[in-house]
Amino acid sequence: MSDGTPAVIAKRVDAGESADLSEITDLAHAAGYEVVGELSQSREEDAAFHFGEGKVDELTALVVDTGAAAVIVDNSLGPYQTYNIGGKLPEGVEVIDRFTLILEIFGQRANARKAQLQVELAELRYELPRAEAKASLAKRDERPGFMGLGEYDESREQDIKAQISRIKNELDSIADKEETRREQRRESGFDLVALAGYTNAGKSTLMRRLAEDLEVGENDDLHPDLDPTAESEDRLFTTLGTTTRRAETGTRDVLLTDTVGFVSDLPHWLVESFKSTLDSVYRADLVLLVVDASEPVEEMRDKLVTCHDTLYERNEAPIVTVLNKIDLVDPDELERKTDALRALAPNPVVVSGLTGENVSGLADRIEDELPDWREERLLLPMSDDSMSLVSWLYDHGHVENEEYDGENVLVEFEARPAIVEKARAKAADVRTGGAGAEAETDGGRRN
Ligand SMILES: Nc1nc2c(ncn2[C@@H]2O[C@H](COP(=O)(O)OP(=O)(O)OP(=O)(O)O)[C@@H](O)[C@H]2O)c(=O)[nH]1
Ligand SMILES: [Mg+2]
Repeated sequence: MSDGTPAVIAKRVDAGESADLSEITDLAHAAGYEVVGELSQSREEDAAFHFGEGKVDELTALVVDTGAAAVIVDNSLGPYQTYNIGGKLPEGVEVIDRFTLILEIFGQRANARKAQLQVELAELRYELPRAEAKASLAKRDERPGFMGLGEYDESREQDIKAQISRIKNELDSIADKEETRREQRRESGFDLVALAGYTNAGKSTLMRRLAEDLEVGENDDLHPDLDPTAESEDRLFTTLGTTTRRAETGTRDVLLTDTVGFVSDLPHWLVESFKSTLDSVYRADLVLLVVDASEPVEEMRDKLVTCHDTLYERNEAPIVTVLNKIDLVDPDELERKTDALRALAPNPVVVSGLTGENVSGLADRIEDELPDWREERLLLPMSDDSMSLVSWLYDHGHVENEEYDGENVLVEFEARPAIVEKARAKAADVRTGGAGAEAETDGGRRN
């Protein structure tokens, strides 16, 4: 992006390492900045300035030279470090660290109420220790007007804490509603499949491709909350909220959810703020972990590790790794990469969301990996109640056979175990409701 706010990017890595500025450059573009200069330093962290003080002088000169309005630091800065660096820069030049930058992007993309609350929560969690630092400075009366935020207000910390708990409550109640909705969807016979992965891996592109190949949208009116669009763009964090679409993989009805991308080095409180968004991944029946296979293998490895770390704590679903963008990789190279990553990504599916190559293979794999349905047969008396149970079975599972002999109907179907249990209970009700009617159940045993 050009014509954005001019910014200088800066990064410190430990002594002996070399700084890679590519991701922070992409993040800066995503937030609408134009990068007009860059600087890096390999040394241990300085308590006062984060960088060495001489490096900050160099940074100041670069800012003056380029007319930058902001300095974006690809590290986590403490409140005092932010203040000290800011003190050296020309008046009005903003100091932004990696997390404030990511929050800025999220803030710009947050349209839905939930996303807005999540961003607000993360901002408050970021601000809290800074307000505390400001309070302790003000008490010592050392630096009036610390960080240009005006006079210290006794109640600010309490205020932040109260807001944090109010927002958490609201987010919790949204999360409860979403959990209820997931359960309703499961009860209607849907399998929930989530697309997860590093930002820009191609999740949204695959979502559209799978949905298209799998004839989405026939029954949109059943689920009015389904969103028809999932944007793709070569930009980090294109997707912020979650988007769910319907797909069919043969016998199974799948609801695919596209979600926010992962990024490395996020502090715990930031991930925590987005936890209900990630719940659609953690609570899925299957997770497709999308990886950009066109990147160097070391980068793929780092990003996979970040994804596994993010998933590790709470994920309950089996994971299938999907190596995407194979249109950009020649077959030998792809084989080498697959071999090198075998420990982290066993038995991956290789696809191109862009060209559609092997998307049908991915659909087959989804069908294979979803938790098994059970086969069941019910013998029901001919009655209105039985007929409505049969149509319920069509809605919630896959009916394979239906036979009538005048008095009874034999229905053979497959469904998730919870649905089979419900069907048995309903059959029992039909039996007690009808005169001496019998409901035969014989589990998965069939001849
Ligand atoms: N060459 C190639 N490009 C792809 C492929 N899949 C996606 N892309 C491109 O990669 C970029 C990112 O794709 P998205 O689908 O937006 O990625 P995402 O994972 O949803 O990204 P975020 O929502 O930002 O986390 C876009 O420019 C896509 O056109 C692919 O198979 N091949
Ligand atoms: Mg996306």
